[in-house]
Amino acid sequence: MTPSAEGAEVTRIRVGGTAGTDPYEAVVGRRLLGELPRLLGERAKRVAVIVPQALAETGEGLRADLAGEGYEAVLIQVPNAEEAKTAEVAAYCWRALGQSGFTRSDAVVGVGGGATTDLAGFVAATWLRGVRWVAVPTTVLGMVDAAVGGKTGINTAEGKNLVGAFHPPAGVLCDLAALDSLGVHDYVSGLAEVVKAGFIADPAILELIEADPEGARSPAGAHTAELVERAIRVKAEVVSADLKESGRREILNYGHTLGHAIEKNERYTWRHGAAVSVGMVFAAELGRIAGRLDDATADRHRAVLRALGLPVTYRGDQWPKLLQTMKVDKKTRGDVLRFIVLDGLAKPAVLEGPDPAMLLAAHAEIAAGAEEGAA
Ligand SMILES: NC(=O)c1ccc[n+]([C@@H]2O[C@H](COP(=O)([O-])OP(=O)(O)OC[C@H]3O[C@@H](n4cnc5c(N)ncnc54)[C@H](O)[C@@H]3O)[C@@H](O)[C@H]2O)c1
Ligand SMILES: O=C(O)C(=O)C[C@@H](O)[C@H](O)[C@H](O)COP(=O)(O)O
Ligand SMILES: [Zn+2]
Repeated sequence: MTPSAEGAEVTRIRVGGTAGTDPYEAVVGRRLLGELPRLLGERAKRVAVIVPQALAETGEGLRADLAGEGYEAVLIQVPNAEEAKTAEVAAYCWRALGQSGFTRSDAVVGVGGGATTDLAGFVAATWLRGVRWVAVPTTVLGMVDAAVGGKTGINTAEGKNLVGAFHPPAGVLCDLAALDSLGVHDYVSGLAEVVKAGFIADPAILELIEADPEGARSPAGAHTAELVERAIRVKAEVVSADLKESGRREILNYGHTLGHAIEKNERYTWRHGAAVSVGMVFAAELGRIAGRLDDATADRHRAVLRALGLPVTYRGDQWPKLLQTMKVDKKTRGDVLRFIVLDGLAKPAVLEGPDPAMLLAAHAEIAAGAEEGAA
């Protein structure tokens, strides 16, 4: 723990700094906004604060603070959740930057959940071919996953995150106080990525959740900071080793091949974490059917996700559409579908071109009891 700019105790997790990338910090704690000016860069004159409607007041407060410190600060309000991750909304942001005379030394600040920071990072990556940006995630998912690692992007009609860029932020400020206003549905959906970090790399996360699932469902839980920090450390280690996903980073896609297909199939009305929850159960079944994952670890997926209140099943009649969408997953090579599976707890690996019968059998396991599924 070290003190923040405002004197509060914070945890600083280093990200990047390998293979020629600039290192930055994910800072976890409270009262962190004093860190912002340092992260905006010495030459920044203009700052664009991108926020979703739900955080309009927070965004305006931040804009006014920055204006008080001498920046030309503009507020760019965007729709909530996935509705912000479109080419139209990105174009709206580009227009706002253009109209305020935004130059290469100016900076973008994305304040919000993963959808907002994905969009804000993408706008920063593309404006003048790349300007500085800072992520201020306000959801569990944003803190533990989306804001860290530099994957930015938007969706297209054909699927999830199909347009984007790797553009790491200058810093990530995770103020745990932001989580207090998050609805339980959004809070819990973010825990799916925390569970993912547990299965692919840090089983202590699973033990903390299993010991007190009810506590884990609330920001007031005894282990909130530890769960957030552990999951960030997993992500930081992986993206520091492989920023552009030439290998190891693919493990962060555990549960996402089916998860992204479900999100698209549900027209993005399911939260990302809820879809990834079902996707992880599917991936665990695939691993088990392929003879790679033991029964106990496969069963543990359903148990821990269910204990948190996350969905573990999906409508059985949708399989042909899901399969079609999975064919354009970013891990697919040519016609060969590729899945992240586990060879054991914390032993992620790639399963290339599974037999269609195997996929169907894994699907049957998540389709059973689909009437229980909910986003
Ligand atoms: N770039 C990456 O590496 C990465 C990693 C994981 C997920 N993602 C992306 O993140 C997105 C999901 O993010 P999410 O789960 O944070 O959802 P989200 O960004 O859609 O936020 C959920 C809802 O909560 C609102 N909200 C945000 N913070 C709030 C707060 N503190 N109080 C009250 N309301 C608040 C939002 O406006 C939205 O309506 C998906 O688009 C997913 O693809 C990206
Ligand atoms: O950071 C990564 O790499 C991930 O895969 C993390 C995922 O949780 C995240 O949802 C990511 O946006 C998925 O990336 P995509 O390349 O499959 O769109
Ligand atoms: Zn994800």
